Amino acid sequence: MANFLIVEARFYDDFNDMLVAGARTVLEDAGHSVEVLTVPGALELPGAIALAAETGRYDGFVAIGVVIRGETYHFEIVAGESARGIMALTMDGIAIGNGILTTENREQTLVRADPAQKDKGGEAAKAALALFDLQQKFAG
Ligand SMILES: Nc1c(NC[C@H](O)[C@H](O)[C@H](O)CO)[nH]c(=O)[nH]c1=O
Ligand SMILES: CC(=O)[C@@H](O)COP(=O)(O)O
Repeated sequence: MANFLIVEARFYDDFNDMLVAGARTVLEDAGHSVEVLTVPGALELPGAIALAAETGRYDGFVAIGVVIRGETYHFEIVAGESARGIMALTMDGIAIGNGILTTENREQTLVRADPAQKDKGGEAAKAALALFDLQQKFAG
């Protein structure tokens, strides 16, 4: 059994509940333990994951968040920089699945957050498991 940490940017409670549930189901069905850590927004996700990874307590991570376009350029910053930060950590060998939705509106978000529909939280957990499995394969 491995230890996974779901790090969620809790900007939209309703969508986060669905995304976290989808990710948790995948990880627990695979026989792993799951903890959840909450940060304010997606821009805090890479830093929080980096801090948690330094503890050595976790074998993999799932980043969960929802970024919905508003009126300003801030959408591009939040969406792009959170993804860039997570990609940088992944390139450092940390097993992270990216479950940050970047959408135009609530309707698009719901379809992707709902485990009974596109289940992007579960998909992100599957990606984290895939990277974890690669780590095991290459370490052995
Ligand atoms: N607009 C959204 C944000 N914005 C907040 C930032 O992520 C960050 O917390 C703030 O700039 C302080 O550093 N975050 C989301 O997760 N989703 C959004 O739609
Ligand atoms: C993704 C965002 O930053 C967005 O929610 C902020 O909205 P706005 O650009 O209207 O300030």
